[in-house]
Amino acid sequence: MKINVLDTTLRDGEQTPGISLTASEKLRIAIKLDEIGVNIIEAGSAITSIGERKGIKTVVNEGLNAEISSFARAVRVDVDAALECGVDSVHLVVPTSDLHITHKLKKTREEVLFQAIDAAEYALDHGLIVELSAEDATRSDMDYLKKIFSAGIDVGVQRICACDTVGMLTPERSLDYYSELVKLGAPLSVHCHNDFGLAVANTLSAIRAGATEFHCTVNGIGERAGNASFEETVVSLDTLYGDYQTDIQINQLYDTSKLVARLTGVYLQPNKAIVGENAFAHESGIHADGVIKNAATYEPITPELVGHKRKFVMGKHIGEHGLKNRLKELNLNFNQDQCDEIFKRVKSLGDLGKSVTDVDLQAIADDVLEIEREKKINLEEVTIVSGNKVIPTASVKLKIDNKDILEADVGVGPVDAAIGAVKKGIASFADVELEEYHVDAITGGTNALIDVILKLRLGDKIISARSTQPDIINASVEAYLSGVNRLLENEDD
Ligand SMILES: CC(=O)SCCNC(=O)CCNC(=O)[C@H](O)C(C)(C)COP(=O)(O)OP(=O)(O)OC[C@H]1O[C@@H](n2cnc3c(N)ncnc32)[C@H](O)[C@@H]1OP(=O)(O)O
Ligand SMILES: CC(=O)C(=O)O
Repeated sequence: MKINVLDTTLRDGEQTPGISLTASEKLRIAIKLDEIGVNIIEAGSAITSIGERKGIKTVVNEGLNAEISSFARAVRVDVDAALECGVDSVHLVVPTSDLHITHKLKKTREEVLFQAIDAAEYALDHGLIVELSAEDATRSDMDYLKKIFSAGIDVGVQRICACDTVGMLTPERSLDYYSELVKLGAPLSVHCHNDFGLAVANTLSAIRAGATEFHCTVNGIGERAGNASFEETVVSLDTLYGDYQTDIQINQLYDTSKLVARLTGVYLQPNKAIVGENAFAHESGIHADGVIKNAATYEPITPELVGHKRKFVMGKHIGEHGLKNRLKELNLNFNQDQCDEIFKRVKSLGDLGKSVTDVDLQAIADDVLEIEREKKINLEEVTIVSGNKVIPTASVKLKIDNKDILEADVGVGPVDAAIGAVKKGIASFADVELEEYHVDAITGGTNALIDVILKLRLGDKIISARSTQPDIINASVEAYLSGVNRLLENEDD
């Protein structure tokens, strides 16, 4: 059965406290959602602000394949704002629980019914597709809910949607609940929130009950605990349930997730299903061994299916098979004694409570294998000017293949400026991207040791590196350069 996807990253996702997307950021996300096959993009809530309307209009003017929708309350002024933006449809939302009707709207059921149908007819008369949506539907009286939906269907709304606004369903209740609404005979959508961590499970149950469209957000962002996650729902339908098809290009899900994380500033916990950094990462020896022999032992889907990558991580839990595999990936030749020594040292580092970066492993291996490496780039000097009245500025002197290189840059802060200056210094031969940057103060107080761990990319090679020093600038530059030097060594191999 064909299932349509309404992505509400740009509306409910943007309601995540602290997120506010500019028009160009909304457009970038909308283009990606369109490219990967989303059927309906809820681009925002037009009544919200001038900037919001600008964002929605920018998305509308792009002429995407997807239907572009705006959220609207059941009031004409919201429909007018949506019309001003030129959207194809409105997600017309009417609260249906007595709790919302009495305490929030301060109206009667009959008044809300009248208001909903008036707004629906108004939108339909102005040429909009209407998805009539019941807010707090799952805490509403079923007879009343059906009455509103039936009245909407009678005046011609194209779709109905029942929202589990505060995530009160269970998968079992969801099955029964949506089965009841399917009987109304109109295309039915499901919109689930994740207050109990059940949004995806409840969405899947609703689809099993006969809902033909689901609402979701990329990375599951949204109000409070968020919405049903786009990637988890789509991949579950594809892999766990055989009978449902979406138009989504699944191999673009990881890229889409990264884009949304970057533009919203809401980064994922590493163990997030499907798109988290650890979704296909293995440290434990037993798992790494299994995966090397046959990846299906510990991976339910391949990382490639969703455009992700497998990685083996070094640390306290490694086993010999995983270590040997990683050393071979680094093109290192070793005998059993040397492998045992590297193994011992990695475990000791892990026992000190440390994660072991790629650069740490290479440094241990070089020491054990007595490999002398000449660093291509050496830091001679770094100077920072920063304060409350100056633009943070950095100059660096690098020795690259015995030639002195001087560069300077400005940044949003001193670390940004220093890394910018180093990047400029190496730009002619290495286009290195800083993929991740984490900083921790190891001890309390302003004299704490600063631990910088970062991840760098050169082409399709990714490396993690760290430096621990009292000074955040020196730690950042040293970690950056140690990673770059290692990436360049591997280039030469
Ligand atoms: C479950 C959801 O996600 S609902 C979507 C939530 N999204 C948003 O709130 C979008 C951003 N919101 C905004 O920009 C503003 O709240 C606006 C522009 C919508 C309204 O702002 P204001 O006029 O200042 O009202 P305020 O937000 O304080 O209160 C909401 C009003 O809308 C009414 N209302 C709420 N939902 C609905 C609805 N679905 N249909 C009709 N009226 C509604 C409330 O009863 C209240 O009306 P009142 O002023 O007569 O008491
Ligand atoms: C409409 C909506 O976002 C909700 O009820 O959760």
